Amino acid sequence: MDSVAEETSVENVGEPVVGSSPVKRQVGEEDDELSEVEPDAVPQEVREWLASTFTRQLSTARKRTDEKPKFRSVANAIRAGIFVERIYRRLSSATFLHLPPEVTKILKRVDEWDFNVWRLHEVSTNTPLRCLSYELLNRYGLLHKFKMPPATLETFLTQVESGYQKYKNPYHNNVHAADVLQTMHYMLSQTGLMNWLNDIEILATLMAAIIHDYEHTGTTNNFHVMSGSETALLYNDRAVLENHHICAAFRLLKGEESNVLVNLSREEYREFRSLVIEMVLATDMSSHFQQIKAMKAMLAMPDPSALDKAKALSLVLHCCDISHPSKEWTLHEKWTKQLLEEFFRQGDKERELGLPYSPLCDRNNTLVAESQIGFIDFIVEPSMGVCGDVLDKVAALSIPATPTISEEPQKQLNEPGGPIKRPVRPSGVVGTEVRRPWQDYLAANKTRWKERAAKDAEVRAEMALGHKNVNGDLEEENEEDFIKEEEDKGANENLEEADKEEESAE
Ligand SMILES: Nc1nc2c(ncn2[C@@H]2O[C@@H]3COP(=O)(O)O[C@H]3[C@H]2O)c(=O)[nH]1
Ligand SMILES: [Mg+2]
Ligand SMILES: [Zn+2]
Repeated sequence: MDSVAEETSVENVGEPVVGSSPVKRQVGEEDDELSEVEPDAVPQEVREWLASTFTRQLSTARKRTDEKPKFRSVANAIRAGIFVERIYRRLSSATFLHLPPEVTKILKRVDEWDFNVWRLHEVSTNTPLRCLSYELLNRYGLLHKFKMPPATLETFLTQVESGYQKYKNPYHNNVHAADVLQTMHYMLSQTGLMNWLNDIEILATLMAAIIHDYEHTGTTNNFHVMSGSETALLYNDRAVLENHHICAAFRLLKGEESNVLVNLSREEYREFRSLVIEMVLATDMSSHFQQIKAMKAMLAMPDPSALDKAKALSLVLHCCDISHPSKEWTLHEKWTKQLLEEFFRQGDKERELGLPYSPLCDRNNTLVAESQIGFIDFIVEPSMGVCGDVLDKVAALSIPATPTISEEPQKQLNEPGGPIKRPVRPSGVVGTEVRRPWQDYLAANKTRWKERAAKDAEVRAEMALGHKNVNGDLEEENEEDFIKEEEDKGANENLEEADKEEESAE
């Protein structure tokens, strides 16, 4: 049987940018982005955190292979998808990983923006990443297409899941990876993005999400650099964590019992590896501003083929990685709590090592609500906006303006457990406009943080005014200061009185 579908190039509209010139960013260029931030719009500490997290000297140079993207005709893909589905259904029951019924029940909502990955974490007895990865690789027909041996798949997914728990991180763990994977699945399946990709590109996109924070140490790149860690030494202080995630994952993929790529051709493996490396390296936050700027420039070009596929997929993964502020409040609030605890544990380490606190890492002096308002305003909202623009552009490229197969946009993309059919018009697209469910949640969450910030400010004011400690007593040393302050104030008032009398006497 030929590949999943006859590769017929409809038209070479996706010509990649050949030999993308090395992008050497001038130092301080993205600092200009920060200069737009009104100095008093955010507290100094939030500004510092923005600067230390999202700006860094960066240069990338990569030669793109001169590949000609082939667009399979949608009709062929649907026919082939149905064909694969029939064969694969028979095969899939033979596979190892049998999902418990309550997991299958939760996964019925995997196509939704509101999917609750914490529920999946609970019902899967802390194997959300393994269950979700298996379900999606199966539903996209990739287990069959790339003949992944079931036992090998089971070993690989089990080892990836445990690698995410190596450092017992509150945030950067297997649940975060599952969250990013499910969000990427939403982008692929509900916006038509998958129609723009061939099977290797879909495999690489899902795998990049699965491994993007593999063996995360629970500390930032800054911490690795400042503390001179072995990993920072190994990667010369550049994208330290991201380089480790990729290297450690590919080392796993080379292992005899965990090499799920064993049946890929040499060319397929090269294409897969190159895309996964580019996508995961692009999750390094220090390349954020440069990435957004470059994508905006690419989107502004009139020629649709200017949209570089690897860069577009990298941006979408980066947005999935910082997407929880654009999810329902209870999910976002929980992620925030987990992340800040992870930052505070780093701060505790910095104090022990005699290092200065990194921004947001001092558990006694961090303005959580304010920092989240800053994160949403300056990072997440702009990023999700550009992500929506990329998806609109891709939808215009790859989804015919009028449905050719069925008038009705497919309601339920796929019955759970069955392979993904390539939808002509996924439910998340109206015309060629991609729905943006994240917008309302971002606005609602920002309002919640502003309310929280106002309350926090009141509490701080009372604490300062009343010089009350946490159990409400006047503190001795404060009492003396307090009395001194009153005396000074009194003295000042007398001085003002005297000045006024002098003026009136003249
Ligand atoms: N301040 C802040 N940073 C976040 C939040 N969510 C994600 N991030 C940062 O964005 C980074 C994205 O890549 P990582 O997941 O490696 O690490 C993440 C955090 O450092 C958030 O809610 N608030
Ligand atoms: Mg990361
Ligand atoms: Zn991440």
